[in-house]
Amino acid sequence: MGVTQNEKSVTLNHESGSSVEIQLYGATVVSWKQGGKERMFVSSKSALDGSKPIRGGIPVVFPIFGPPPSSPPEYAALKQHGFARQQNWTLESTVMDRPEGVSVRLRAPAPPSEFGHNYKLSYVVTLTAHQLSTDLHVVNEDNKEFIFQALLHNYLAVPDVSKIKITGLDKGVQYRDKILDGKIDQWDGSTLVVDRPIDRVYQKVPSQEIKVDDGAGSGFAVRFKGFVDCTIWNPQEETGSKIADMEDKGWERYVCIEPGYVKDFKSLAPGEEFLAQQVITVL
Ligand SMILES: O=P(O)(O)OC[C@H]1O[C@H](O)[C@H](O)[C@@H](O)[C@@H]1O
Repeated sequence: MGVTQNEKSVTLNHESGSSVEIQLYGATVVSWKQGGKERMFVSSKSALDGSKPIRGGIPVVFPIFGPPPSSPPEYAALKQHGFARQQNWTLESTVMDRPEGVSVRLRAPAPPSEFGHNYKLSYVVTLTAHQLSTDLHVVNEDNKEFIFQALLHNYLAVPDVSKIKITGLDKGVQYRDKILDGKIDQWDGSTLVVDRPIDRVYQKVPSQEIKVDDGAGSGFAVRFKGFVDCTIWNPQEETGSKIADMEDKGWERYVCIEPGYVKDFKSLAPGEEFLAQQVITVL
């Protein structure tokens, strides 16, 4: 049991044998071991020296998702997925260290001054025997409105992505298909399989729980609250082989199930708070 820290990362160990490692760079979860297995995919080609976002684990996407919008100007100037995944976070406190769970709170540094907004961003990571929960907490500390998008970019490890089955996407939910130039379509409620490159934002998903059957007797349930949308991404060879820091055939060994607030921007009045949570359970 317990929490240990070195200059680059924080590790949580639970008495069940499960553990989680969080790099302070981006507050990126880079390992979750449960039941003797690694449950997160991290590309062996990923930079882990703070020079580039980590290709795998759970990057924290904030304050924008995807390419920058055309306005307002301070958002238009941002890089894809915003800057939180490239900031050096700090361990603020151990929230709990008990048989019920081990939990820490991390805090993002102040935003770049040219961004021109003042907020507090913290992240609570909690480990239990079968679950990993991560909560994002935003407080607008400015005297003006603050808008943002946020998403937890889970790279869930699976033995063979061509065998997985994804359920929980309700019939009638609208989704934006980025592979088809952002075409909006309506989901038919069926089981989703990865038989082609998939990059879709399912919008306002009522079930708030996506399940992945890994086709090998295990899988995940990703439950979320506060987050309303869910992106599902797997590039397959077509796009995956063009990603410089993706290991060869890496796309066969993960699926990204990404709860987020990304269709719209969330708006916070001065002093207002936003809390969004995900709980990933190994099935
Ligand atoms: O390469 P990155 O900036 O980490 O983005 C990786 C992926 O993130 C999300 O899943 C997006 O929907 C994809 O369009 C994007 O390719």
